[in-house]
Amino acid sequence: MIYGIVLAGGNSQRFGSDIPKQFIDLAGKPLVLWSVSTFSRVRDFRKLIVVLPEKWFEFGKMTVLSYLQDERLQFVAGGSTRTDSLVKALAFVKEKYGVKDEDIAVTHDAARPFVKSEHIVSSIKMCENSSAVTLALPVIDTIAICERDRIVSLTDRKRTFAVQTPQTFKIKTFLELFERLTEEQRSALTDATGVFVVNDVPVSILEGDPRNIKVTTQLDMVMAEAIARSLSE
Ligand SMILES: C[C@](O)(CO)[C@H](O)COP(=O)(O)O
Repeated sequence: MIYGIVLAGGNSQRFGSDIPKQFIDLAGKPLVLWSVSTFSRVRDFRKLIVVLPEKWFEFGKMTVLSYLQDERLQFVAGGSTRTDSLVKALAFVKEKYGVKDEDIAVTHDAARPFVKSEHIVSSIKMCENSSAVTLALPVIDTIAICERDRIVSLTDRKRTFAVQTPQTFKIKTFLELFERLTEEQRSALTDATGVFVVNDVPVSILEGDPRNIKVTTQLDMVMAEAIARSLSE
């Protein structure tokens, strides 16, 4: 079985709005609806789980349901971090449907509105022969590792990638590997692939898309509006 999980549980601290950014309008519909609608076009999913902030749970649920009718939709209240929210969604799947070795989750940031259904489908295909798959793009800037405002080293740009979502993986493997992590390792995670990397389990890369931006700041929303306009031209 394949489950789609859209992570919309953040509280938009870096965006700095009263209402979480996933509910703010982007070119005619709330930001969260862009990715949830794309996931909804993929028929491979048994269920489509949207993780919402606990404080905005009813509002978020009504927002999604007022734009989209899909009998596969399920809603889960998120935790205080991205990792907590992801683990809560996977625990929900395990408890409600059970998890077999081959079951797959396709996880995605609601903050990335321009995910393509082709990427979702390709990542599912790749994951049949891999424990985990992520979209990623080679970086175009030079990336520095810094300590106390000083550069201590530079990464090898030819081997440095910017990681995007969807991130697709075998649910059972993720949960087993997550169990092995220390609290410190868990709190350092910023994405799902970290669970595999820390445990030395290879993660396959699927070439990402420069338009698959993450709306984190107000400026990103301006860029997202421009991308949305270019897509409708
Ligand atoms: C998963 C991610 O999109 C990969 O680049 C990113 O780490 C998410 O970060 P956020 O802090 O949850 O926006």
